[in-house]
Amino acid sequence: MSDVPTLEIDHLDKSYGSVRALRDMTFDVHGGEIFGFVGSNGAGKTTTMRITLGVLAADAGEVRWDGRPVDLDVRRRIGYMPEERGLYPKMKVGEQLVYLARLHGMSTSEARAATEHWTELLGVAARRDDEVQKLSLGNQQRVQLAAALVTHPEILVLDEPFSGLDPVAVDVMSGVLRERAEAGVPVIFSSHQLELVERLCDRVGIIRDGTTVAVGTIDDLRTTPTQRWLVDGPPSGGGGGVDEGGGTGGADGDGERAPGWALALPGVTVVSTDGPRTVLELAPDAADGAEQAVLRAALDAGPVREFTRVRPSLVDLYRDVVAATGADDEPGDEGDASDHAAGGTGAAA
Ligand SMILES: Nc1ncnc2c1ncn2[C@@H]1O[C@H](COP(=O)(O)OP(=O)(O)OP(=O)(O)O)[C@@H](O)[C@H]1O
Repeated sequence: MSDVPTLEIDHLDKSYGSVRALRDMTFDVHGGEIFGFVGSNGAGKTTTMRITLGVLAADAGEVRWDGRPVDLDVRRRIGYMPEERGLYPKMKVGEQLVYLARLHGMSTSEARAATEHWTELLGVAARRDDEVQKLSLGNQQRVQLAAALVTHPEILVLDEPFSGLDPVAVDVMSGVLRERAEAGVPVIFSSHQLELVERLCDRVGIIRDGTTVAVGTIDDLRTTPTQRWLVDGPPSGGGGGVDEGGGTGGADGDGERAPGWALALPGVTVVSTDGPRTVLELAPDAADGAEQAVLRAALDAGPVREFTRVRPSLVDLYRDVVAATGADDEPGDEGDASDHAAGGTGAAA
């Protein structure tokens, strides 16, 4: 990636009075990739983005684009969607976008063409003559994204662009971000919608207490010495169930009985049991093919409908990373984190 222009966030520190908002915040985003920035409320996402934009100064550290410190000229080439939004409510959508583009030095005809292009792509062309305040919040957000794009930015920095959007708007916005990334633009956005981040992003940065605690592709972050397997097969009744705590492998916290066929397997731990669905973890030093013994044991006890490697979702990874570092809260809007709560088993790949 060395020949690809890169936005480097390099060892940023920032305090607001006695509040240490950023400490050694470091990561980079390459041209052409979508980078998801996730972390608890107050973790420092907005502060990092504001410093990148130059609307806030860091106490220490530097932001570079293509190897050089970000100066006013580069900042003008960043498309920014601030968390607090920032459109003029009484101004008409089209006039506002043309005005913003003109402020960036575009000619009137260029500004109009860009306004038409982005309002059409974002599905708000029919609202160009309406005041911003008359639009629904989701449509205002589409206009806000159009405002970030109308100047043909080389870098996109978007603070929670998806919050509050309906699924169709999420798809529209995702498509636009993907298209911009494919055109070579680095796209960085913050979100608490972890499923969306997992689906859309090439790489993810998980931050906590003002610092990055994990950065990489979802697959990089999934690197773990243990393997988990889901068996949809004989339940506890079918294979001689054992009460929680009564066998070698344990069971989930709901007190469901783990199937006996699983508990009898050496080097295998029962992670969770949900009726006929059992998730097992192989010991880190399990031999190649150890999962075949699991499958055989299950088949000996009864029919198996599904046998799948379980790969942790971003929600699971987030929980592991943030819990391991002792966070006391986690992203909570849209109910996405709780969707995965059962057993902490993650999504089957
Ligand atoms: N203007 C400010 N004055 C004082 N403290 C601030 C200010 N802005 C942010 N902070 C504090 O800095 C820390 C980081 O806040 P920041 O807004 O960057 O977090 P965030 O990750 O964007 O959070 P959220 O997900 O809730 O938007 C928090 O402790 C916050 O209370």
